[in-house]
Amino acid sequence: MMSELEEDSLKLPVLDLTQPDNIESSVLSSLLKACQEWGFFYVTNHGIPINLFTKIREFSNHIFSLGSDTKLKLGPSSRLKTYTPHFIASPYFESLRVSGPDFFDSSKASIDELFGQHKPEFSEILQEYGNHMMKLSKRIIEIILKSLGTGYEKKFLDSEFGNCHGYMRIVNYTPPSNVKENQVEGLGMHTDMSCITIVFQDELGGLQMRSKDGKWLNIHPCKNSLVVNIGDLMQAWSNGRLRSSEHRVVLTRSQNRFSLAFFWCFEDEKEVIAPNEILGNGNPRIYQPFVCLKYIKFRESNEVGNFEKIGYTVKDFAGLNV
Ligand SMILES: O=C(O)CCC(=O)C(=O)O
Ligand SMILES: [Fe+2]
Repeated sequence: MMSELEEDSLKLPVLDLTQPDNIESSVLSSLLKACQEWGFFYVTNHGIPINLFTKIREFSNHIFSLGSDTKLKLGPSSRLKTYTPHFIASPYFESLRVSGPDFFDSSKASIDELFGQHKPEFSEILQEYGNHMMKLSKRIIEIILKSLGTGYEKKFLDSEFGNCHGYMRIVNYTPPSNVKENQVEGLGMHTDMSCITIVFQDELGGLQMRSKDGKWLNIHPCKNSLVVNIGDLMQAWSNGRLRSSEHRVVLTRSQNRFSLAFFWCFEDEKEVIAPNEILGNGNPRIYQPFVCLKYIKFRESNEVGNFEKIGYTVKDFAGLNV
């Protein structure tokens, strides 16, 4: 079953995972269309317990309300480097990164450093969320592969995506108090370095994607649904058939905004190259094959490219002029 949410000209499909093994072909084709045109869609009945979001949000309030000296123990010049302070991505953005596959250990290291003591209840929640996200990412990629061609999920899911890993970013946006008169960017325009990204945004909304003709369109919060977007790695792997869209976050109210983004990525050493079947007969390659880590380094080597003004995407890195 697939419904569509309409907004100006933006019609994003909602992928219902009630029966993930039995997806109708009309659903696959509207999903594929959305991935080609917008690079965004929603997923619902994804099986993630709602109370996990609530608990992670509590955790987020807890850590981000700590003093900045404490948070900077995890900052860019610390050993762990899991905290991104204000003024890197934007003046209103700060985040904490938790990496898989051992989300428990990764979060424990940060929490121990912040609080000087164990808080296993938080690490357990983050581990549970990470496990859910790893499974969900794989299911979604399986369905996207199916939409690209009959049997492609059998052919490519394990062989190409079998070693994917994931990490999450817990984000706290704190807009200035005059935001109402003057809408501000909480996170500037960028594309994601992932295969796919799965985002929970709170009820305030503010996520926007850029259409092919350059218009900013709202990705509304949609109850019980998560937002999925195609990242640069998938755009390159599909030879541009799937779109990694530019997006950003705008803050329109003087309220904190919470989001939780999960990035599912190829392993560092993977060579990203579109298989011949994906390329299709007679189509030129529009990306040079590249090693995943080299692209990540390219983005990270540039403070701006990391959070990414446009001009620092996979097109600039590996695009071929054809
Ligand atoms: O905060 C959001 O809603 C999206 C964040 C995002 O695009 C990102 O972290 O890459
Ligand atoms: Fe993003």
